[in-house]
Amino acid sequence: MPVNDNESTETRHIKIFDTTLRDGEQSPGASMNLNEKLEVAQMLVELGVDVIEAGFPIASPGDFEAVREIAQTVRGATICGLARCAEKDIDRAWEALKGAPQPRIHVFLATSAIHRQFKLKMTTDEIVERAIAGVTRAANVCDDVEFSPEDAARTEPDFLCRVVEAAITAGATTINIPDTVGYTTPTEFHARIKMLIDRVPNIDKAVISVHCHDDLGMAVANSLAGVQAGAGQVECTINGIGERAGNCSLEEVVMALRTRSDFYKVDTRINTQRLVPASRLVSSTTGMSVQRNKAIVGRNAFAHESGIHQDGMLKEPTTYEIIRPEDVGFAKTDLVLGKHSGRAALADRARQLGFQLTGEQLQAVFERFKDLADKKKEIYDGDITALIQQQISGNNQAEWSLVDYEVRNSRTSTPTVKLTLRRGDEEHSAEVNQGDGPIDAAFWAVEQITGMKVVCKDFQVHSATLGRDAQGETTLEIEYNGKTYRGIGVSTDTVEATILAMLNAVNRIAAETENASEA
Ligand SMILES: CC(=O)SCCNC(=O)CCNC(=O)[C@H](O)C(C)(C)COP(=O)(O)OP(=O)(O)OC[C@H]1O[C@@H](n2cnc3c(N)ncnc32)[C@H](O)[C@@H]1OP(=O)(O)O
Ligand SMILES: CC(C)C(=O)C(=O)O
Ligand SMILES: [Mg+2]
Repeated sequence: MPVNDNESTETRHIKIFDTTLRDGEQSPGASMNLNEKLEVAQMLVELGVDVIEAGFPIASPGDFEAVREIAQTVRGATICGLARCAEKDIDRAWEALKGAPQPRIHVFLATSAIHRQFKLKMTTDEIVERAIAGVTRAANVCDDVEFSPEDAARTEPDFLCRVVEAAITAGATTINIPDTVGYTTPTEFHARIKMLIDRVPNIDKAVISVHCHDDLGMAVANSLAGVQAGAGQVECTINGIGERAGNCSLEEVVMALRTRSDFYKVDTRINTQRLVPASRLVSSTTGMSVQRNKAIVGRNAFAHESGIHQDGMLKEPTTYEIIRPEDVGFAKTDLVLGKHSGRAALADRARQLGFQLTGEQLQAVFERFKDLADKKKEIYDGDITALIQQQISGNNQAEWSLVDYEVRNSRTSTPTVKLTLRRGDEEHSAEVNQGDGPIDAAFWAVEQITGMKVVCKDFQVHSATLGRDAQGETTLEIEYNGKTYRGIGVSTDTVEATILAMLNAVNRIAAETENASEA
């Protein structure tokens, strides 16, 4: 690999294509509801991404609705929908996207020998024909068409050049080169992008994009190698979430390009001060926590523990910091609000944390904030994030809500939970005397009232902040009728947090059942 292909002194612009809402959502357990997707999409606009891949419209009515709603309401970025090389997929994607000021249809078809032989059962000629047909159909309705030869990194070079040339001739304006299974290496991927630039005669009619997965931990390095070779778009996700080991992490690739702009000589439109809020929003929305030592956005990313480092930092921060924490959005202080704060301060803090609340949401969060302020002296970012997250994850439209509960428990007796829930105007109560502890008993009580028998697949309680009076944040995954649902609940009492998390998940099931019966 040459030291740097870009001998020009001009700065090239790299488009950031965010696929948190599509490939990111393919992370097991990371499904988001409509409100959550809208919230993330708004944040992505604020962050300054060029393209938002909002979903895969044919996949489900929920995916279709999310892409449609984002296309109708979110402004300031290209809105993209994914489609297989199939007429019904492309038509459905367009149905969801039309009306957006800058729509993009993203058509994909696998090209590698393994995928051709075992998955698609198609010959090379059939693949080329199908790619041309798909891109042509998309280009007939939409000016902006992206084509991805899936598993391009493992596709025979001659065949890859042939498919790419055909797709551009058919009307593709972006050619995305995916390393679908995270198999390539930086040197190899650089050579592959360079090969396409050198060999495909009409390549200058399209923007080359890279889409790298992290199976060998090289997604960011491979994407950077692609940029170095001439790619003009990087596909990535917040916190690197995505199928299996995930995708190229947006915050890492953006900060690498920016911090080493002396080397890459490129820029992006990203407002880097929104990176930490975006990371927190996606983490709390998907329930996928960020490891402490994660580059750029992890809690320890700018923590200096050892004496020699601290000494250096005190003398001159650049001795040990290549990025200023405030440049990626770490707040200087974590202590924020108290019982005398008003709505304006809360809304402002919410915005800094990455949430754009509607008036109704702000009011609901404010009421819970005041309740919390009566219980807790100091309210931290973690508390506010937890309250907001619970609000936007659907509890505002809850079918079931908590009225009251009472717990009796001791080391020697079976726990008892008396629970009252509200559904519409009616209250429903149950008293159970079973389970391994009060949390288990609370599960039984919710099941008894709602009539939903679920299997708990994952259950975690985190402290939202520090201190004895910290709120407990319960996140859980339950299985119902073969599908997994996520729930989040927050309270200074972990039994209450568990009941709220359970109701959050139950309400997702109820909303989905309602949507399915309406469709
Ligand atoms: C690399 C990626 O990330 S690709 C995106 C992956 N994302 C997802 O799959 C999430 C959403 N997917 C879904 O909801 C479903 O798979 C659906 C709705 C798209 C399709 O569901 P089903 O019709 O039941 O098909 P199923 O998922 O079992 O199999 C996929 C079919 O699509 C075909 N296919 C796969 N990719 C493509 C493509 N790019 N173009 C055309 N056909 C394709 C497969 O060969 C298979 O066809 P077959 O049933 O004739 O063998
Ligand atoms: C749909 C394509 C671009 C994809 O996600 C992949 O190949 O990883
Ligand atoms: Mg992918």
